Amino acid sequence: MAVPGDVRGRGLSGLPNMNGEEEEEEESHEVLLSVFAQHGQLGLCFYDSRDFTLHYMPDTSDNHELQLLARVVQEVSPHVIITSAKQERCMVQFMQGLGANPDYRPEVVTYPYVDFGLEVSKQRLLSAHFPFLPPAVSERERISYLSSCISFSSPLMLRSVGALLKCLDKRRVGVELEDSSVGVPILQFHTYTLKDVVYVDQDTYSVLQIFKSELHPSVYKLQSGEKEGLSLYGILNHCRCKFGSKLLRQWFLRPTRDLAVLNRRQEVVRFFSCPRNSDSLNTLQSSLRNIRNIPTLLRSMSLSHTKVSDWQGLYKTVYSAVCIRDTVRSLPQSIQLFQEISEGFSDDLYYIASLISRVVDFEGSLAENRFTVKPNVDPAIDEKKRRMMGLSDFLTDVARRELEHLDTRIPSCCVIYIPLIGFLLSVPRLTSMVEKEDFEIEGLDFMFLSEERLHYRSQRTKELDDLLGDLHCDTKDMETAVMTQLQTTVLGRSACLYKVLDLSAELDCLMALSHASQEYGYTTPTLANHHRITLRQARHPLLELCSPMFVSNSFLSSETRGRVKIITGPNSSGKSIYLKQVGLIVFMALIGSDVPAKEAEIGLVDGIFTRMQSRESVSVGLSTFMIDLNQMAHALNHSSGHSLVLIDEFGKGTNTVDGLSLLAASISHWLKRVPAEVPHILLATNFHSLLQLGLLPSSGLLSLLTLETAVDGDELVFLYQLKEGICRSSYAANIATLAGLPPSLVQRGVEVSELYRTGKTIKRIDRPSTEEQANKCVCVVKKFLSVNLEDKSVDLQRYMKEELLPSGGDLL
Ligand SMILES: Nc1ncnc2c1ncn2[C@@H]1O[C@H](COP(=O)(O)OP(=O)(O)OP(=O)(O)O)[C@@H](O)[C@H]1O
Repeated sequence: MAVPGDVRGRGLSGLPNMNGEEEEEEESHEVLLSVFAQHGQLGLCFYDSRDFTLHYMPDTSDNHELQLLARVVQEVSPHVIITSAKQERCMVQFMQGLGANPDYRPEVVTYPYVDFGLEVSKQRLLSAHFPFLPPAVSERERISYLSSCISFSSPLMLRSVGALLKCLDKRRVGVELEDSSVGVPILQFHTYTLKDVVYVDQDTYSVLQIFKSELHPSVYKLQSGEKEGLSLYGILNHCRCKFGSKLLRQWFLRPTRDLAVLNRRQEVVRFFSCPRNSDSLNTLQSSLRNIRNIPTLLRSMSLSHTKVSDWQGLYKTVYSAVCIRDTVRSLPQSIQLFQEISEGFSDDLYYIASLISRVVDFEGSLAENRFTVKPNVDPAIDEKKRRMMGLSDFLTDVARRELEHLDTRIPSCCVIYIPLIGFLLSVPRLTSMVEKEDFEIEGLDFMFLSEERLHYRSQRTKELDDLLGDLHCDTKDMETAVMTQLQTTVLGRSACLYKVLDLSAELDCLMALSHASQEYGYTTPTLANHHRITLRQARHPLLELCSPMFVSNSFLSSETRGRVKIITGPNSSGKSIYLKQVGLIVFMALIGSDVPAKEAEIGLVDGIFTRMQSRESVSVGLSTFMIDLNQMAHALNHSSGHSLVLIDEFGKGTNTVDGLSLLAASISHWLKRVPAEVPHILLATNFHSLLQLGLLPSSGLLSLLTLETAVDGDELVFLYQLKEGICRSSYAANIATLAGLPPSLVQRGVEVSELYRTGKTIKRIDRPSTEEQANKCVCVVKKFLSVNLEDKSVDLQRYMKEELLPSGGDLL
């Protein structure tokens, strides 16, 4: 087995460096990045030979320019980038763009698509060289172990891992001089998040209902698939244009702890949430509606596929962008985004708008379903069009003169123009003209018969062809040339259009957040880089919309107010809702949104870890409890003093004692850390013995909370009010009655529970007690002994059947 120390000692350069050992080590390490993009999603991982670590990023969405990937490449600076030979256009362009940079040229390796296959990749991962695993472990144990190290629910990332492992094996990275039986070691796995991006995994998105997709109920929309159900994204997304919604989704997928970014967003949200600015908000929102998908428009232009509707779309877009700029210029320029729009929406937009309105004849274009040019753009086109317009009078005149030379039996004729064929003389078919030979007329060349009219070319029509040429086609060609020129001009100024796209998407998102803030009565949180979270009168953003009376609660987490909160309370008392509301509020603050609370001060967190929902996993075949453990392991291993950890009912998936012990051990593990390293932890549990048996170490960081309830007669009333303390009873019987269980059943449950608690024997009620059975036996024996067997009149058969046996009941 390769010992990491051995491998590390062998540098690639071989010769000692003047700057010492460390420099040489620094130089010799390699970072290999593998990336796979599909349908707007990106999966990637990289291997760092310096510490033999495989870093992976769970699948996440990226835009058409792969900006996220660009940031990863910038941060990681890989020496090698591995991609699939079959890949999307955006990736090809991205790789070409990398080649154009003279300062950074990584080696790009392409592998066949099959090397990125999901099953192939899983197999490669399972058979990779993990020195920390004993060689004898079974495949099943390997799967269980690896599933706690790397997320099996990110298929694109797993596919990229497959290709990365192939590359590592082929190049024998770090083990070049080892025996060929020694595999490239992987010593640890790390989740990779971009600097300042807050870690939030799929389970958290799902349990907090940040996104919730549902199949569209309408049969007509089955094709288009899903719609957003009741979710945080759903209630905050008041965007007016599609790319605004898209950007908002990206913000949701990449919550940030970059204060500069958050402050920039907050100042715009604060401005538009103010009722006195609602006029500007409405004006801007109606202009935003007209902004079209600029990349698609520009793509059609670059391929010269521009349709009339594209020109209309572009004109509306540019015109609306100019309106947005004018409105924004009247707003305070101290707000960074406003200033950027005022400057970034340059005069190029005005130029493009006026050029389109001067050149494109929208009415004519729609009528002819092609690009037509307005008058006074090109004198040559105007001249040709004039001649086309006067053509009909002129042709009538020619036809009259042609008729004078024709057979007198022909009553009428006309001269017509057919594009590409030219001018033709058209005469009605006479009854005498039956066979093809009958169509011949002296001095005319017969061309064709159509709709009972015969068409000929005459000397005169030939002269017309020479004189007027192919007027129609010429005009069309000239107009197409004008369109090409216009396209080139627009494409030459496309930089300002991309700016419009980016800045108006941001404006759209922020106005959507302001709209939500006003509508739902949110507050702007104070954000800072400290370790405290203070929420006063906080609400759950989704439940408060569905519940007629929502009870707000506060959350104070700091070294002095306790960072580990243990919440006990009867079922349905509101524990999970409280946990989720804290998670959601912190999340909302990290995307720049206002939050549902009276007052909020939030120290930026680096990750939100949850162990709340037991998801089934078919992809790796792990048990539900194993998945719960993985989630807990992830929180324990990766949370820092800046993280938020939400745990609900951990340990209930196994035997009570074992579950309770695991829970107590996990909390103790956290509490053993130095205070600054203890995350903000909120833990809800129904294991009251956790506190009653004193299983936790005493710590100033621990605070015990419960949710208030009141008993009114037999009825349990939930007050949903948080208070300090421990819940003494689960009130399970009251809740069971509330839930509609039969009273006799509940009564029996209470009895058994009481006997168990007081250590008394629990008597069965489904069969008679031993005492009753003994009495019955005595009774049978007595009855039997009382029979006089000598007495001939006794019918023994009848006596046994009718008296003795029934008295024994089910005993005999
Ligand atoms: N603050 C609140 N204000 C109003 N209603 C609330 C509040 N909190 C919870 N509820 C109501 O109580 C219901 C149950 O809450 P929740 O699921 O949080 O209970 P729980 O204590 O976690 O229960 P269990 O232990 O069984 O999981 C919610 O669906 C909601 O309707």
